[in-house]
Amino acid sequence: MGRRDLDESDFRSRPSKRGSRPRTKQRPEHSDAVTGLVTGVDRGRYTLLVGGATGGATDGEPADEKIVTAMKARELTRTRVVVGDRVDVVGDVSGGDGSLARIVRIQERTSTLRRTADDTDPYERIVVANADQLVIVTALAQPEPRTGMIDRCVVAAYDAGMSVLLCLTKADLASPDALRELYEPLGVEVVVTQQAPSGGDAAGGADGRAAGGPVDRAAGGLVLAPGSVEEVRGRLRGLVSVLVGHSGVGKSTLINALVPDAKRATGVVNDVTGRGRHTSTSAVALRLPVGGSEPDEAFDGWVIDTPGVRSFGLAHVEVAHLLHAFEDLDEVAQECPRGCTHLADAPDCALDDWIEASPEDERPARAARLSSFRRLLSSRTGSDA
Ligand SMILES: Nc1nc2c(ncn2[C@@H]2O[C@H](COP(=O)(O)OP(=O)(O)OP(=O)(O)O)[C@@H](O)[C@H]2O)c(=O)[nH]1
Ligand SMILES: [Zn+2]
Repeated sequence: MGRRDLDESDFRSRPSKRGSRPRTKQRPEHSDAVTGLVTGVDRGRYTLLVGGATGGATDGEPADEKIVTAMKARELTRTRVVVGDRVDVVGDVSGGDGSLARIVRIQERTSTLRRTADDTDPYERIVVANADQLVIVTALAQPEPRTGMIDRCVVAAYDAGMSVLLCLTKADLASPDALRELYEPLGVEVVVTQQAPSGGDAAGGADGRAAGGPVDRAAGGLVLAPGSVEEVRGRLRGLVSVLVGHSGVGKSTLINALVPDAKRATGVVNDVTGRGRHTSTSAVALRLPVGGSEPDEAFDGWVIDTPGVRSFGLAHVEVAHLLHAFEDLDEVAQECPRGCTHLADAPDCALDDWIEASPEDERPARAARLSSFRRLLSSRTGSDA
């Protein structure tokens, strides 16, 4: 599994903001194939959206779109198909009761988010395909934030050519300032969410609903401040975003606020066939409704939840490749001795000279960036615990 499934070159480039639609290389024998987007995977059954512009569109649900259940064709037995993949399907693509289509080909991927084998999973895996952005959901308290975990997520995202949004939750309990200082120097965007000021009361109140807005009640009954949810929605607009986070950080609360009607918006659960129901461990793609509108009216992006992903094994990440995500550092590091680790104890690392040579007013920013970068580098080999 893993790397040999695809061309190494195809995840090196940073995808465009809107994501380019890959060309389909159809086999002649499957000239009748249609394109589907994988939104869910469950024990060998794949939930696809087929028809309309599902090949890549993020704006609006086409009228002729269907939810199709499919399995892999025999020639793909050893190939991993993941959420976010665009696939060619043949056979019964009616989406009707009991229908089952066949995936005959995976289209070229614009990005592949991977994890190396670790304690919780013995295989290197592609987690999600074709995503633009990794959203790391971290609570500011309860549970305490763990920078090691965040660092590893950042490395995995940059290695995949994805951008990073750090979503700091529970800002009603603690300040986000310290974490901002650690991650903004890395080019990580930071967004903060919190419980609505009257949240505690609303949850226990007579009807407990967020008044009138698109912000629905979360599973746990907690209402997030609508402004903070809309800020997150703004950062997800037009993009395919993967959300990761440890248990208890408020990821479900956030997703429920962003996608109040997840089932209807995505058809992840096919009520007719009962197929495609996602387990608690596999990723699932949810369409992001445009804020302030009815869920059915318009969509603007995808939110991919990854309930099973609690950590990223990073043994597959190469330093040289990770450096590409930091253009300025990458350029400086060209001057390093051969085999330089670029870590703080590396002899003659050019990155140290870069700090020494910096103008006085730029020095603190450079130093912050370098020390954050070195922290990322060490997280590659460090343990997640
Ligand atoms: N104070 C506060 N509590 C929050 C906030 N967001 C979520 N919570 C609470 O944190 C707890 C965990 O939230 P969940 O949304 O279930 O967390 P999760 O990350 O989905 O965790 P799992 O369901 O275990 O994967 C719940 O009791 C929420 O009510 C917040 O902004 N502020
Ligand atoms: Zn170096």
